[in-house]
Amino acid sequence: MGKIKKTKNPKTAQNTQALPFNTDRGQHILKNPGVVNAIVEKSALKASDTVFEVGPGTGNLTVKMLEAAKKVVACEIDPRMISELKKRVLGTPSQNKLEVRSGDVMKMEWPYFDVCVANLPYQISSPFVFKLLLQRPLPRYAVLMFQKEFADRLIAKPGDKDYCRLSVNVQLLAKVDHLMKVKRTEFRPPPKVDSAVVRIAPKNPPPPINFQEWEGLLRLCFLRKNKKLISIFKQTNVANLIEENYRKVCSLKNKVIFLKLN
Ligand SMILES: C[S@@+](CC[C@H](N)C(=O)[O-])C[C@H]1O[C@@H](n2cnc3c(N)ncnc32)[C@H](O)[C@@H]1O
Repeated sequence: MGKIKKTKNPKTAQNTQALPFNTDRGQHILKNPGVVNAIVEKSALKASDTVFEVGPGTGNLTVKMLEAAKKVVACEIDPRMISELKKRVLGTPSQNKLEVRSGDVMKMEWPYFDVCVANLPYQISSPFVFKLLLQRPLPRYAVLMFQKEFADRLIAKPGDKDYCRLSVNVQLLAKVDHLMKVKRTEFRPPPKVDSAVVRIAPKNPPPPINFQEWEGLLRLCFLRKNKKLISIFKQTNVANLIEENYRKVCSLKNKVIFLKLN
């Protein structure tokens, strides 16, 4: 884990003073420029990259990414934040590299992008990750800040206490790596929990499965804890479905047969 530098003169925190934040919209703004810099550094952006940022807020991450990338498309739900962000880049060399989209990221059509970087509003974490992984064309990767507990579930391995359907599904479609922890005190206002930054790199090409069918099978598998797959299938009444799904499991045996159900 990289060490986060603390700065006495938190320039990127300036814009966090003025606005009353709406925590129902997950408005917890990063106030430590050391954390902002570490996230941008770990995003390893190329000068040719188009970055999709969700929830730029007052633009703490945005202005740094604009220095590193070809373009940032920033999607923000709160018009007050959009106006702060626009003010912040107005007249700077980055102004023409920023495109702002106003609205709910879960309801809009996404732009083309190479990399997604976001300090996400935590309430959309799970649907956002699946929308990202089912997006075409696939991005190279995403660097995302989540509530720490959610990040723990994303990276959990079989046998870990946090291993769950989310871990299996996301790791089926992507390689997931933990990048850094971020304490709640690094935000204004501080959330109730700590956070973690995770890198999600979609497998490209994606595994050749129908994701909805797969998800149905997985629900079945996680119905009963600490049971072997075969005993779960035997105990279930939908024999035909199970037989069919069991064949699918066998065909994906390296991915699923060693699942520890917990
Ligand atoms: C955790 S703050 C991150 C702010 C800034 N990027 C930072 O790191 O300091 C989340 C931001 O997402 C915005 N937001 C919340 N829900 C959203 C949604 N559904 N679509 C787009 N933006 C959203 C909030 O208004 C807020 O600006």
